Amino acid sequence: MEKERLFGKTLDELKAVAAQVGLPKFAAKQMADWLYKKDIRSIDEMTNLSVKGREALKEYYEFGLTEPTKVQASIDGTKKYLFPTDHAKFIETAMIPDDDRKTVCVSSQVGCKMGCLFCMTGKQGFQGHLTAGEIVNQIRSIEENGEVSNIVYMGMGEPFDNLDNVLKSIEILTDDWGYAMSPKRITVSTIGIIPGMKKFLETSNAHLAVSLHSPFDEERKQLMPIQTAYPVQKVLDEIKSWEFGRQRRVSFEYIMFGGLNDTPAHAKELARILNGIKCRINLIRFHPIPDTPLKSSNEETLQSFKDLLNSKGILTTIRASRGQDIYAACGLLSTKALVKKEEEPDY
Ligand SMILES: C[S@@+](CC[C@H](N)C(=O)[O-])C[C@H]1O[C@@H](n2cnc3c(N)ncnc32)[C@H](O)[C@@H]1O
Ligand code: SF4
Repeated sequence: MEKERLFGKTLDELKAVAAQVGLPKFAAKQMADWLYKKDIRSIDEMTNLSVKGREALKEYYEFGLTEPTKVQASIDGTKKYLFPTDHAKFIETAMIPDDDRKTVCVSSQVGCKMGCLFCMTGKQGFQGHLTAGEIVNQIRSIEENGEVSNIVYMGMGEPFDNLDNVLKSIEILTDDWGYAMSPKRITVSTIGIIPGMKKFLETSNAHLAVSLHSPFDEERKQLMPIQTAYPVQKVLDEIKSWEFGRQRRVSFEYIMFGGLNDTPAHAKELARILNGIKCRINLIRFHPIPDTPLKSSNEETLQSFKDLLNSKGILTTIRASRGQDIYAACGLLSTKALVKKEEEPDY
């Protein structure tokens, strides 16, 4: 019988585990401490549980951590970790050091079904959701565990297409019984799946980032098929009904495609549709992927686009491209080659 993993369970779920194996109720909190606050990797090391209790636990459960099988390092210090997931699939995680910060960019799915034209993960197609444990393991099982200052859900996958597991992972990272991290150190990036975004805003205090890429309906539709189901205007209407500011931030990601979405008219329309939202815009250089006519804007255009938005009162920055030499930069994570051929979907 395949054993279930304890790592990735919430306190409530651990209470049910304790009841199932005949451990006292308070053992749930003890298990949470061992899982999320201490540096052990086996049930045998949970020494404040009775020996009998540990044996009962081991009948059905394993601790549940997964080691990375490959680590690559970029010349700029960024690292990329490869983790196996269930059913012979793989995900990638990036760790980006910056002065005194260490930001981990976690994946939420194996591949992605959203089909954005410019994204390597999108090209891979969808192979599966990650569990909460598999998401948190990307922080716990890297060499920098314990030194991570920020977490961004900007790796493989669309977080709000795997909402329950993503929310559960945030609960484990932020609750007192878990990692007890401030939600201000966590940012979730979405293409704007409105129902998921709404639930996220209701249940967590982590920051929100929305991938915008064009203020014009038809153009955005060409780049991001999701625009048909959830037009950006509706996404913004929802965002306007929430309070953002210092406590909780909303930012918009905007990839600059040369000769496509980088004109002054785009900047002016962006400023118009974002009017009234306390936000920041992050301009991203396009990281080229195979077989695409898309190209990145030149540095001059990036600067003038940024200046125009700033002059219109929208705080705009240009995101540094990190880890490009090891394909760890935004949108380049993909494990297509590692997924068994027969499991690949048609696309
Ligand atoms: C890979 S996505 C994951 C999170 C979520 N699915 C989203 O799209 O916001 C993270 C960010 O990378 C951006 N991205 C995707 N492909 C890119 C590429 N080739 N170059 C630069 N950024 C890219 C996305 O637009 C998004 O802002
Ligand atoms: S940009 Fe985000 S939503 Fe679009 S395909 Fe890539 S991972 Fe999926």
